[in-house]
Amino acid sequence: MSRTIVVDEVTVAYGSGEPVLTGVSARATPGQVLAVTGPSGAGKTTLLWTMAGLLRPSAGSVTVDGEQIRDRDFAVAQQVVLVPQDNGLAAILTAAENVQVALIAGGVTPPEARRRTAESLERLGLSGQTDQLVEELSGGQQQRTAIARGLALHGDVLLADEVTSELDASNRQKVIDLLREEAFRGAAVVFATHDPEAAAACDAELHLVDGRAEVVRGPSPVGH
Ligand SMILES: Nc1ncnc2c1ncn2[C@@H]1O[C@H](COP(=O)(O)OP(=O)(O)OP(=O)(O)O)[C@@H](O)[C@H]1O
Repeated sequence: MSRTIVVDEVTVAYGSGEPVLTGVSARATPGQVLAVTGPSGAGKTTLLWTMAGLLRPSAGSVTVDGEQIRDRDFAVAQQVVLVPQDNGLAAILTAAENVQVALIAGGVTPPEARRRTAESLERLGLSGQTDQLVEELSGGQQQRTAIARGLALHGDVLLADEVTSELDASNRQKVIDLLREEAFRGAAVVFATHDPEAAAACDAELHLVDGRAEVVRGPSPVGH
C-alpha cells in the first residue's frame, strides 16, 4: 500500500517558546523523494519529527491519506518510519539485533525479521558488521545501521533526517540510491539534507529558512 503525507500550514513551538516552524506546508507522494533543505537551525528536524507524530503542531495539520496524525503510535500504524539524525540505536546491542528488535516490535515474525535484517544490512554494505556491537562501529557504520533498520521496516512513508552526514562520497551515493529505490517501491520519501547536490537529485525540494518555507521546487505542497 502507498500513502501520501501532507503538511498543511503547520506551526510548531517547543513548550511555550516562539514557533520554530511557521505556516509550513509540504506534500510527499508515493514514488517521490522530497528534499528538505535549509541552514542549521532552520527547522528540518522539527518538521520531520512533526511528520512522524513526535511533535504536535499548535496550528495546521499533518495527514496521511487524509487521516490526521495525532501521535507517534498513530503514525507508526500508518507505516510512517523515521530514521533520526542521531541514529537512535541501542549501543549495547549488535547491528543485527537493533534491526531485528525494531521489526519484531512492529509485528514481524522472527524468521522473517532475521531474513529482512540480513538483506537490509547487506544492502548497506554491512554484512561484515552484523554481529558487532553498535558501540564498536564507526560513526558512518552506525549511521548505515540506522538506515538499514529504517529500510527493513518497509514503511509507506520514510522520513530520513540527515542520514548521509557521516558518510564518505561512495556510501553517500549508495544511500541516496537506496532512498530512490524506496520511492520506486512505492514509499513517499522525505530526506532532510545539507547537501545541495543530493537535494538537486530529488524530485522536489522544500527549503526552510528560520522555520518558514522560502523556496519550493516541485509540486504544489498541498495541492491548492
Ligand atoms: N528540544 C528543543 N527545545 C527547544 N528548542 C529546540 C529543540 N529542538 C530544536 N529546537 C530549536 O528549534 C529550531 C529548529 O531546530 P531543528 O533541529 O529543527 O533545525 P535543523 O534545521 O534540523 O538544524 P540542523 O541542520 O542543525 O540539524 C532551532 O532554533 C533549535 O534551537
